[in-house]
Amino acid sequence: MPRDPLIGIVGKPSSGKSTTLNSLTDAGAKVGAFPFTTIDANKATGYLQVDCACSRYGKEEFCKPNYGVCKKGKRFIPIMLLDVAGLVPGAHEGRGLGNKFLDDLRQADALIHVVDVSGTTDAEGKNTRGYDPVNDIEWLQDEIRQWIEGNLKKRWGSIVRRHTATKSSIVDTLQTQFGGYSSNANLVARALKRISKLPALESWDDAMITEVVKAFMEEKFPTVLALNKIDHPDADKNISKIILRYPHTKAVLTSAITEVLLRKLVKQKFIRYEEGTEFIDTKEDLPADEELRPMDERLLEKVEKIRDLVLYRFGSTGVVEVLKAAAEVLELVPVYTVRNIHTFAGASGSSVFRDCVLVRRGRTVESVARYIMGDVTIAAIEGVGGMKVSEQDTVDVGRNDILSFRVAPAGQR
Ligand SMILES: Nc1nc2c(ncn2[C@@H]2O[C@H](COP(=O)(O)OP(=O)(O)OP(=O)(O)O)[C@@H](O)[C@H]2O)c(=O)[nH]1
Repeated sequence: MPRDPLIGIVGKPSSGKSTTLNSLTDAGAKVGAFPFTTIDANKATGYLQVDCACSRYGKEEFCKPNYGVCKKGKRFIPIMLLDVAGLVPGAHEGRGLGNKFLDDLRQADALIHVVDVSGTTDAEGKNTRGYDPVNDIEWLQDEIRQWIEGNLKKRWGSIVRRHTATKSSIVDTLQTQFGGYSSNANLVARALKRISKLPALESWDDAMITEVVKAFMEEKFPTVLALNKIDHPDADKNISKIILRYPHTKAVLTSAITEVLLRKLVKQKFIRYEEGTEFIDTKEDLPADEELRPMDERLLEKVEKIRDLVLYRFGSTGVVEVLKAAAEVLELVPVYTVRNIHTFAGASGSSVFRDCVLVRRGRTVESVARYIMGDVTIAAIEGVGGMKVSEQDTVDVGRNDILSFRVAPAGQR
């Protein structure tokens, strides 16, 4: 059964993790109850922005999610975020919060690596000038790799003996070792497929183990780079450098501090701002708006600067995009479950598309049902138009993403 996806926010001290997390989890701007059963101190709820199914059917005004919100067809779906603080070079040997950080990381399904592209903080987060942030991408990946590799090598002798004695497959043997990172046999198999001509496990040398661990990391911790502090004058050259160096890694340009400031100004009623866009309106832009308050000269100047330095140059603060990018690397698809497949209403009332879950593209409809309802027997599944959907059909955006399940009465299970 799939579990709730979890996105870890990692990065060196002072790269802007907390600021990014604050801007993603700003519950003040969102309403709606809390969907997750347990939440630890280091977890927070972020909101993933998607085009809601209600906008496909012109039902925006009736859309009332049970969790999160929907504003004019833009839905904010709750998603769990994990704050992974305390990572410094040498963490795998116990430096900083070291192993605590790495243990937290086990549960994450994808990572957002917040990189300070202003070059004003060194590897440990101390103030400096001209630091090359490419280093941060390298050492962070290296720390994770050495941690996993260290755990594996400690037991390598007995792993090989057991593998030979039990005549296990490589996938089974590795899954036994990687189970602690909340992986599964499919994930391990996908990782091993990345390696051409995989030799028998008994003959793996150190270099081969490193290659396997790297392949495992690509599957287990797909990573999005949040190139943060783009508002800083030194950011441009570092951004180009990173993008040239890592052309295949998803990178999003962010100014987390700008997003936090904009949301504060919204709360104080100084501006109207549509999250994820370049648009802000002030009292000067909308004189007829009675709720908006006028700003003094200093604040107006600040808003102008934000427009010029961030919004007009980059199109947005990037914060909404970074979460979308993380959901994309995980191939998450919003699936809506409704009671009435013709009106899309729930059990009571006229509101539509009340329930929505995020699941990986390509999952079967049956596994989605189990994820939502647990171990029940399903009598029938309907898709849009009342079409019968098979349990083995898979979900994707626009395909089997609106479903109605009929559960068999207890006596028929
Ligand atoms: N210029 C600029 N500064 C930023 C931005 N985001 C964060 N900062 C500043 O960077 C400093 C560190 O930000 P934090 O969010 O506390 O960084 P952190 O990674 O959580 O740091 P630790 O708690 O030490 O791990 C603070 O002074 C922030 O105001 C940004 O987008 N632009």
